[in-house]
Amino acid sequence: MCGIVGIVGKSNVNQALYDALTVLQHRGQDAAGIVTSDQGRLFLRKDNGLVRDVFHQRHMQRLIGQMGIGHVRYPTAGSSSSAEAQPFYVNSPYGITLAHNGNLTNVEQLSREIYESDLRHVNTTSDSEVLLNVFAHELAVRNKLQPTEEDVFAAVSQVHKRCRGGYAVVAMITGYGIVGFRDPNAIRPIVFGQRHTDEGVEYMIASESVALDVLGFTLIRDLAPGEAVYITEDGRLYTRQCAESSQYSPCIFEHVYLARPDSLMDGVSVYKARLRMGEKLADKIQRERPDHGIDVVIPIPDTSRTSALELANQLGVKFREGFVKNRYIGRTFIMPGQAARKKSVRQKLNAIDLEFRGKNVLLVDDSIVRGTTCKQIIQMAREAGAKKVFFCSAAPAVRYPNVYGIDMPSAHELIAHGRTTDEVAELIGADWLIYQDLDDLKDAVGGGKVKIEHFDCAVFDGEYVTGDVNEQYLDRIEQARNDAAKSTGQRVSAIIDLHNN
Ligand SMILES: O=P(O)(O)OC[C@H]1O[C@H](OP(=O)(O)OP(=O)(O)O)[C@H](O)[C@@H]1O
Ligand SMILES: NC(=O)CC[C@H](N)C(=O)O
Ligand SMILES: [Mg+2]
Repeated sequence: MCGIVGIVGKSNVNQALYDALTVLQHRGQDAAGIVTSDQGRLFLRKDNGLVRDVFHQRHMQRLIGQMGIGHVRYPTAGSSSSAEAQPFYVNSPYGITLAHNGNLTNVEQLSREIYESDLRHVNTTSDSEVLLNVFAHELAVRNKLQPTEEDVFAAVSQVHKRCRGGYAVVAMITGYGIVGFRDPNAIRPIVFGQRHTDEGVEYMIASESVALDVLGFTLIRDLAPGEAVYITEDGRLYTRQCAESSQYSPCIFEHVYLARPDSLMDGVSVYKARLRMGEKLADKIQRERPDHGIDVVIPIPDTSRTSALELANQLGVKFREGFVKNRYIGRTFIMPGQAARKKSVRQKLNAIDLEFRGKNVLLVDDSIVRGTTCKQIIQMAREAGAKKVFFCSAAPAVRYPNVYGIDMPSAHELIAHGRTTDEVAELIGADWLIYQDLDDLKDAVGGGKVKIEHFDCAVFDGEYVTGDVNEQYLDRIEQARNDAAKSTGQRVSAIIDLHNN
């Protein structure tokens, strides 16, 4: 779940891209990049680090041009080398740069095809560079000196035929325009919007609507599954359905954890979806533990706040902020490596003893994945003097790996994999534990004003919407990407790219 953005503006877009990336920072903390285009030339800056660390004044001054794209990265394929920061670049045809959120599931086959049939070289282990080369090849075979929207859409259609997995993409064709497209299952999110200026209309494509809001753009809509939007450098906008068949199956985990609550995703307010998660969870507590004896409901900041608040309201129990979050520590779940994640929980959260002393507390989190957070938090609650510590998760048990752009490649690293709820409760040290039911989660997200029938819920039910993920594939990515493999096997890929200092 990286963050992507593309802007076709009427004046330099560097600052707007930077600002949009800071708003999307919660989607990726490992690397950031921006590329702009001015009179047929490209200007790039990308590196490992947070947005504020990657771009200094000298970089910003060099990023000139009225259109550009940007990326914040949370690696889910390849390595975390700075060579795999995005956007990626190929010089032919036209000079194309691309930023990708998601993960391809047939990258090995594509890599072979790219070299053996398309005669293209890929220099990193990133699936996004492969995706860029597929798109570039399909545009090149149109053999046009000046590509039209028809050529761009035809190339996207071919990408849909060749690529499997989850992908929301922005790509810039130097001198021509920016295209955004979404995989035929709409697994990863992407929206577009516009802003009126004295010089004319400007367009933005972004992972989440919150980036549009903050920069004064109004949301036009989400891209449909398989759809593409193409905005020419001079500001003409075209959209086209590029997939032969498509099914709306957005990733439900976006609503649980990944997205910001102030985003509208596929027409659904993430905030409202989280409130409904809290409501449903309260109903389940009342059903299963009618004599719960809870004195106080305490959220684990940040993401669970919204659902915990509504849960407390619905239960009629006091809601208290028992943990204070250090605002200078980022999200722990998306940090690379278990050691960093574990250390950060303690640095990030501290208990206010008086909210715990002598009380039966219900701790609420949005999800339990590896169990890193809840284990430590429960211990902190006990050290602060809690009588009993109950635990609730606004999402069901995470039991299966994610292969579409969330870095959960290894089932064995998931605390609930192969365990019952009671076993997990014991392992994390809770007096009891309640998980949300999957049907309730689906209803919380897809049962509001805007109805969504189908979701990618693979991490909860093991059903992979692209239909190409089997045991063998899961075994392979587990071997390649478990925490131990990542810490020993980092291949350093050299950067062959645009000037980047
Ligand atoms: O079981 P785990 O493997 O610990 O993962 C789940 C936890 O990680 C996330 O928090 P994170 O600190 O990333 O971000 P937040 O501040 O947005 O809640 C999530 O909100 C849970 O608290
Ligand atoms: N989280 C993502 O969307 C990652 C994009 C891409 N697969 C990468 O690893 O860079
Ligand atoms: Mg959290």
